[in-house]
Amino acid sequence: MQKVLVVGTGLIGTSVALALREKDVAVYLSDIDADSVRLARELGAGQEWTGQDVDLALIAVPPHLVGERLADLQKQGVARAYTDVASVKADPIADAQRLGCDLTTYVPGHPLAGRERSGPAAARADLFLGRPWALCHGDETSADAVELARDLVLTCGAKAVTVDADEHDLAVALVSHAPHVVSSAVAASLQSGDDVALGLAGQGLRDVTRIAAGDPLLWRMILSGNMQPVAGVLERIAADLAAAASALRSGDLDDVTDLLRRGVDGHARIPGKHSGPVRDYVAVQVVLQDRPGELARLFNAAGLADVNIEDVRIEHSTGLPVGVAEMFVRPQDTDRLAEALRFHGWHVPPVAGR
Ligand SMILES: NC(=O)c1ccc[n+]([C@@H]2O[C@H](COP(=O)([O-])OP(=O)(O)OC[C@H]3O[C@@H](n4cnc5c(N)ncnc54)[C@H](O)[C@@H]3O)[C@@H](O)[C@H]2O)c1
Ligand SMILES: O=C(O)C(=O)C[C@]1(C(=O)O)C=C[C@@H](O)C=C1
Repeated sequence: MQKVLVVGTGLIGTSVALALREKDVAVYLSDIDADSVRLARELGAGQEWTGQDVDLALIAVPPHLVGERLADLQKQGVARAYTDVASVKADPIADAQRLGCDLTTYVPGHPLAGRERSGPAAARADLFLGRPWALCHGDETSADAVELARDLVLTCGAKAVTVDADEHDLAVALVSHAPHVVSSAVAASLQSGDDVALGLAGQGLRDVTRIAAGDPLLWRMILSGNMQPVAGVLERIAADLAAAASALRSGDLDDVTDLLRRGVDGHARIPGKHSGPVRDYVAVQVVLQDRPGELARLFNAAGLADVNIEDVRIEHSTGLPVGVAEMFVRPQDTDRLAEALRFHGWHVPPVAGR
């Protein structure tokens, strides 16, 4: 795989492009939105596509547009093989069949990695590291096409998982789509919260609602391609919640305790928590005073220590005079950064896992 075309340079397309560029694959970029291509190009994700032939074309557009993009690209004979990243799989495959696409060169795909933000500015080269990436090809798919798609997945640092398309859609209803709706329901309940309540929000609420910030229009398109399976999971969750509410009303806490215990068991079944980090970077935490110039001072100290900050996250509870900045750096830079920051007077807790 030497040349790849990315169609749709949003969050996922640009993240794939950046990961491929890190491995010196030639990447061509295309999108109906010229600004999106320009930004992706400026981020170093590749060059604008002007009709070059490629080994593999990756279609990273909303699910209901995958079929028509595939038909169009195949008509132009752009690539040896084609894959996509849509969050549902049965519908795009059915669309491809209906539009008369050549299924021998199409490998339907779905990386189980993403963010609650859209567009190329949110893209990250390390988004797919250690993540599962579903490939849902049928018997008709050629070995060459499958090999190219697997090569793409491995080059992005992800793990290819071959799964039937219907089985995939049932699975992601449980592990991705219903959880998204539940997160939205929790976040929606905050609309009626007053400032006192929201001022007391801690990390737990942020963990449960992070994905609720995702683009509602994209999620509408995802859910519309997986309605019955998602409805089934939501009905089971709703029954648990209704039982918990009535147990709380009656003061009999056994049902609630049972739900909490089943929650601990279910949480323990999520793989990956114990199998090492999925990101390359280590987080160095610093307690920050909430005052002007503090972040500039912090970044300056990192710069003086010759440490590149790959990413940064700032957590602070409203109304409190301190916050925590988490700086993500390469593992080999961790000790140097922590030492430099302590030298400049910051409190730096021991770095996790070191
Ligand atoms: N967001 C996630 O966390 C996530 C994770 C895995 C897979 N996906 C899937 O990836 C796909 C893209 O999602 P995203 O989050 O990158 O969205 P995004 O909105 O960031 O990017 C989509 C891009 O597609 C472009 N586009 C739309 N119609 C087009 C067309 N006809 N031709 C060319 N480009 C077109 C848009 O201009 C936009 O730049 C979706 O199918 C989604 O289901 C998303
Ligand atoms: O982590 C996130 O922000 C995501 O939304 C990622 C997530 C997921 O549910 O895991 C969401 C939808 C995609 O189809 C794949 C991955």
